[in-house]
Amino acid sequence: MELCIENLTKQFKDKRAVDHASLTITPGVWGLLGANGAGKTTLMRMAAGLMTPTEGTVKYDGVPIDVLGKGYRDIFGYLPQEFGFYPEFTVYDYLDYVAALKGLSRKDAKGKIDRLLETFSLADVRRKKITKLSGGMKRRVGIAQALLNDPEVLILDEPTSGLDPGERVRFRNLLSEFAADRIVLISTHIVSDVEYIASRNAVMKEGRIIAQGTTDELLWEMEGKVWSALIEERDLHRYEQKVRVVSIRNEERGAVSIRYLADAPAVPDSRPKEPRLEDLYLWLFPQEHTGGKEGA
Ligand SMILES: Nc1ncnc2c1ncn2[C@@H]1O[C@H](COP(=O)(O)OP(=O)(O)OP(=O)(O)O)[C@@H](O)[C@H]1O
Repeated sequence: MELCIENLTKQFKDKRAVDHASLTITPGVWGLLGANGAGKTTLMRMAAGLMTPTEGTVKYDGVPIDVLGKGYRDIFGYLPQEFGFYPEFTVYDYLDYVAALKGLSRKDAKGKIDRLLETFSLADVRRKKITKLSGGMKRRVGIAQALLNDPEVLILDEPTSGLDPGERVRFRNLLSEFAADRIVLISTHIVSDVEYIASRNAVMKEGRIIAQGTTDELLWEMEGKVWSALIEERDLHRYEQKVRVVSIRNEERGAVSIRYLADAPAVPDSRPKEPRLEDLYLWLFPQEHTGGKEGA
């Protein structure tokens, strides 16, 4: 089982959203990381067969997906980033409708919907109109509809946005189980989600895949670049000009402990830290860097 993205390019008038991207996606969860506008959604839409590439092909087990046609649609599930619901549908009716579109028999649909409602803690709201649900619940309905046909290839664009921490953990566990013998590609801005779920990752920047590998392989690149140090709060601004501070924690007596990224220690008494995927992300996408007040 293999989804092969070969030299994929999408040109929108004067904007090249995806630029000769190649990636071979094998069973397991793959995280697709990248800043806003990196081209993730465009790549995913082409991989889902919903957008025609300007150049390049997507092949499933060696066969181009446009040749597979309906055969491909039958084995994939897709959760778009902007998920449009039919406002008048209840949760159950909506899932029933999608099941019919996906060609499930009524009997199979009922069993499957009941199981998914349980899995995503939606059983209590099955008769509620989707418009009346919270953002996190809507997201869960979106994920449930993508799973209705038990897809071999599951493509999820920002599935965890709007989920609370408990939902996020349940979702991760479910996905890890589900992905044992399937292909799952997820894009997310929540780097820690990818770190926990994904067995492999691909990083996109300006339409290109600039790195790929297991989390450990990617983190190799950050070895020797992540440091922590204790500084006086009044020196913080000065250091922020010098190094990329990724988190700050207030300590006692006007001291702050900082975690920062640099090729070599740049603050006295710095200690090396174990790199995390978020460090790599902030290294590759410095414009995303917030210097958030979290554990240093
Ligand atoms: N239909 C379109 N017409 C013109 N430009 C587009 C179109 N769709 C996307 N783009 C541009 O292509 C680039 C990549 O967009 P895309 O939505 O794929 O990025 P993304 O990585 O998914 O970003 P985000 O995380 O913000 O969703 C952006 O600069 C976007 O403005």
